Amino acid sequence: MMRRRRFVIQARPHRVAARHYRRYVMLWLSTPLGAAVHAAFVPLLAGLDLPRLAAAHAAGAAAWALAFVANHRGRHTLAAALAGLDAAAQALLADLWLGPAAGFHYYLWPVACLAVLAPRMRPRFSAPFGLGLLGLFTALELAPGGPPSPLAAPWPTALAALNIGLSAAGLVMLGLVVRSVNESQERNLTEQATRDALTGLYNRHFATDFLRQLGERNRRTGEASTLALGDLDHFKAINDRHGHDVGDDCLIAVAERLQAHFRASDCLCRWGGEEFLIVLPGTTPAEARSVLERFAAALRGTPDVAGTPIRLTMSFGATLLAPGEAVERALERADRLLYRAKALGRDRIVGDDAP
Ligand SMILES: Nc1nc2c(ncn2[C@@H]2O[C@H](COP(=O)(O)OP(=O)(O)OP(=O)(O)O)[C@@H](O)[C@H]2O)c(=O)[nH]1
Repeated sequence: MMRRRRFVIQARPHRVAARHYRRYVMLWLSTPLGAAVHAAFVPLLAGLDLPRLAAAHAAGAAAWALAFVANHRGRHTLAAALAGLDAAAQALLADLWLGPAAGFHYYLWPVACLAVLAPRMRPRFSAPFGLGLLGLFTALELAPGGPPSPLAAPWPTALAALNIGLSAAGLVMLGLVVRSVNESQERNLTEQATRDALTGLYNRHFATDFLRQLGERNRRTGEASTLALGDLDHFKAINDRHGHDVGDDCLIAVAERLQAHFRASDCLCRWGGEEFLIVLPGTTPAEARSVLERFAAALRGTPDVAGTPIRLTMSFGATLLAPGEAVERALERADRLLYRAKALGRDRIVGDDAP
């Protein structure tokens, strides 16, 4: 099966706290863009014989480049302040020197949004700040007259089109980044709530929910499924001999092998401690047994765990979850069968057909 690659915006550097990730990503994307836009304006404005404005944009490119570095070093507030102040100052300077007809004040829109979304400011400060910038925009937009433009037609209109287009693109980009970061944070939270932190397998909470839904589906479709409860053999002795960290490596190794042997549609769960629950929907115990045997043989044949020579074996109790049967009853039966597998000498699979 082809796995769809997920676009990762930007990995979080170690200096950036997890709770500042959204702020970091927004600045990581917007600061180089801002620097590039400023840099592109320098030759354009110089060519239009506007050396003061060209110099202001060169300084602006440097300010946004500095903001990029500050952001990367975890100084998000400084980065946002540098970028925001520069954009507001440039908009005012350009409007002052070229008149509002050139549309530089449109950059106040993305800056206002960045101020509301990104900086560490509390909403009670950032909201009036953002609204203030938009008030400034409105004043510049509606101001009668303004200084006469030194540019001949059609340059003011062409510049206004460029500035409005770039400001709109900035707004859309901000929206997309916020949405994408929110979705990725939501995914992470869901993963954390459903996965076991050590092994990455599903946790008991998720498996219980999965079983409840499977039980309801089986009742409707008449389909049978198999539950297998597995337990590492003599795990206490492994912990005692090699230490708890090696014990943890063993649990991770079991999880990796489980994931390699079972289908993506099977539910692989760390049920607790060194106990694992495998749920195989639409699979009979006979079919499940052959996969479990292949898995158990692979585990038994592994000579070492993370470089420590350890032979791992597991005992299993495997039972049918019949259509309409209460999941709790099937779980109790799997537990009894597992107990029997341990009593019979471990490293084996005991199913419903056991004498
Ligand atoms: N390293 C590590 N050990 C754990 C973890 N959870 C449970 N254990 C250990 O697993 C061991 C389980 O011991 P027992 O229940 O006696 O089982 P066992 O030694 O595997 O014996 P049998 O199941 O009868 O073969 C205990 O020593 C627990 O401390 C964990 O997350 N990491």
